Amino acid sequence: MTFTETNLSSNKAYPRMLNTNYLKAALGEVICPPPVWVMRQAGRYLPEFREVREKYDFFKVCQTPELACQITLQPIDRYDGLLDAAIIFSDILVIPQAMGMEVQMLPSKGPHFPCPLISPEDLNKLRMPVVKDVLSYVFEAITLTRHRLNGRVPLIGFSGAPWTLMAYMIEGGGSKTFSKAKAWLYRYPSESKQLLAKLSSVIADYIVEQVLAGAQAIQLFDSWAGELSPKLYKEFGIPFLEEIVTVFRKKLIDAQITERIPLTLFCKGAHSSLKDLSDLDIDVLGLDYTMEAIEASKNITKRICLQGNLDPCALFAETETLKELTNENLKEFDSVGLPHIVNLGHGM
Ligand SMILES: Cc1c2[nH]c(c1CCC(=O)O)Cc1[nH]c(c(CCC(=O)O)c1C)Cc1[nH]c(c(CCC(=O)O)c1C)Cc1[nH]c(c(CCC(=O)O)c1C)C2
Repeated sequence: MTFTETNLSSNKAYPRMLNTNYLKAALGEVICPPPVWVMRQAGRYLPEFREVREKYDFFKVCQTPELACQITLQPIDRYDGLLDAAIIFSDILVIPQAMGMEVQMLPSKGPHFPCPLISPEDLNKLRMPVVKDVLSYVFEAITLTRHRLNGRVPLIGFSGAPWTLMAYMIEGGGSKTFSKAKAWLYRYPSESKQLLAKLSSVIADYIVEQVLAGAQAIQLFDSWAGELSPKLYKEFGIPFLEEIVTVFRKKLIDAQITERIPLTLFCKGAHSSLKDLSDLDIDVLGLDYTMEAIEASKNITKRICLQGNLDPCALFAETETLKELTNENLKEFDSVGLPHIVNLGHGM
């Protein structure tokens, strides 16, 4: 389905969209200059973010719609007119929390699960939440933010992908090797699939509810895709992404959402899987900073939008160098001829 102004503004309850460049590119139009947003654009590099975080715990912010909305708007206000999309402030780890796991955000250490999953018996402790109720704070934050954006830019919702969430739930936090989570895939393949299937079902409901709450696009983050061999990712990554995408599309139709909601997959390090990922019913493929647009375009099987992929560490370069690197990046994507959304190749 082609994108028109009318189908986006058909929901009379929300302000009229003033900038639809992100949505147009995501749905297949080459936009010149291409739209821009930045993964982790609301985060610690912003003094106004750190000010809020001094007063409140990380998950308290996620759980308070007024604060989550305020932080989502910070980069949009600061870089007025320069960003073409907002992403709702939250975290991928709200899903393990919703399934009953405790998650803390430790200062300068990152996420920590006091009781990670150790053996398959621990799966019995996980609950299948009524997503609409348990994660209602996210949906409220989305609706509030959609109104407060006042049509300036579209609002992106997001979720972690099943493998990446499974990795955190077993490792108990960040990891260099992911050896505990990968050990599950080799030792307990069928229980691993049970866990991945449970996660997929919760994630599908979660992203549908985000759209019903006002999110205009969705991105799935599979940040640790590249930790798996291509064979493991084919078995434990892609089928669950496929399941999520299929259920997402079906549930939106059932909910009478007739406009195409752009879906982005950002599967960091999944070089060998770009073909399989592009086969899914998605609109945008996020490229990380180790991928090349030209190479990626040779692998994909249909015309989709590419997003990315400047190295976040390039931001440490002198301004002139950064300008050159950005121009090179734009030229490379331009030469491919596919729609492009400018972004970093991982979070800021
Ligand atoms: C700003 C922030 C977030 N999460 C964390 C922080 C820093 C925490 C702080 O203030 O102390 C902790 C926070 N949460 C997580 C981490 C990574 C931990 C690790 O090293 O494994 C940290 C430091 C887990 C997480 N969380 C997220 C991912 C996927 C993207 C990626 O790969 O970077 C991952 C892996 C997604 C995420 N996380 C966040 C967003 C919000 C919006 C935006 O992008 O502006 C998003 C989309 C917000």
